[in-house]
Amino acid sequence: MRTQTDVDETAADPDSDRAAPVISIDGLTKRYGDVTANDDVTFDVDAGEIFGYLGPNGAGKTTTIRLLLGLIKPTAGTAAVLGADVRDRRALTEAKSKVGYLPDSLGFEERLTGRQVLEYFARMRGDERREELLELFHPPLEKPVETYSHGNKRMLGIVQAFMHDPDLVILDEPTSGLDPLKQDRMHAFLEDERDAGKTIFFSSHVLSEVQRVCDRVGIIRDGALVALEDIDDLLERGGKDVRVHLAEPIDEERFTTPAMIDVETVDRTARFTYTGEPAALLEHLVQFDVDDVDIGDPQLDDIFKHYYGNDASTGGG
Ligand SMILES: Nc1ncnc2c1ncn2[C@@H]1O[C@H](COP(=O)(O)OP(=O)(O)OP(=O)(O)O)[C@@H](O)[C@H]1O
Repeated sequence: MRTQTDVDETAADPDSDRAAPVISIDGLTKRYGDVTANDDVTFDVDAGEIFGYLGPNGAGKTTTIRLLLGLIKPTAGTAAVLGADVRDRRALTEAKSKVGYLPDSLGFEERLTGRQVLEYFARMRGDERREELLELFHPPLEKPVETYSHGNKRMLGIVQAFMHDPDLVILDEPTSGLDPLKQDRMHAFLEDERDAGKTIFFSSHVLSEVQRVCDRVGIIRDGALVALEDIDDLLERGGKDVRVHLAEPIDEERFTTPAMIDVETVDRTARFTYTGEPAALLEHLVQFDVDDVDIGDPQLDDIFKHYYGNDASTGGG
């Protein structure tokens, strides 16, 4: 069971000099012919945070990850991972011994059993946390990987990514294919790792999981970073999710104010995102015969729609 109090002290200590970012991305650009898969992307990921890299399919998330790991070369700009410039092959190779990576599709030789796959990675990088991880995530180790479900492949990949106890773990859509129970276990595990001082960079198109588990989020659209914020700030700026039930049918023209966006009314009920001051909303509502009001935090999905408009093709989890 994790608690809020056992946060890593080196990451939280205000007296220590600000630690160098674990990932530093500077003007990173990757073009494939006419497609700009990453377009002048710049941001840092700090030690001890869970950073969510969010965007719909094709936005450019995997491209950034592959650039960070030196699997492809930038067209322009650069990035550093644990201090190693991704263009410096030798430095990056050394840094990568402290990096775990869960790719979007696993490049395992599928005829091998799960155990043989883990043995292979153990010989390359070590496996001091293997048993501990297998208590949490249990792929059927004796079976060939080609017989695995998508979820079992993910679990094998997660064990592989963490078993050498890396400082930074880069996860490409880590929970896709996991059932809800295993997703929960994965989220709790990531939070524990963060609290123990690990840095987690994880890409997702599932807004609800980013909202639940990440400290900060970068939102990428068509290769460009369109937002970079603390989750809490993003939710706060997103206004409030409000439902109002009146005793009478709603006259939308009279009811709606400029601070209400995405207003939907059905008979006596209105739902909208409120971007103004709560006191002003209450003052406005006293003009009506109100049966019930429900004011809550907005879903990241709703905020996301403001970035993506009607093209938002992402799922809510
Ligand atoms: N090797 C490649 N050659 C040509 N185009 C590519 C290549 N790799 C990626 N792209 C294009 O770059 C863009 C970004 O792709 P990328 O895989 O980075 O997106 P993504 O956000 O990770 O999406 P997904 O979740 O679907 O993997 C897409 O338009 C994709 O078609």
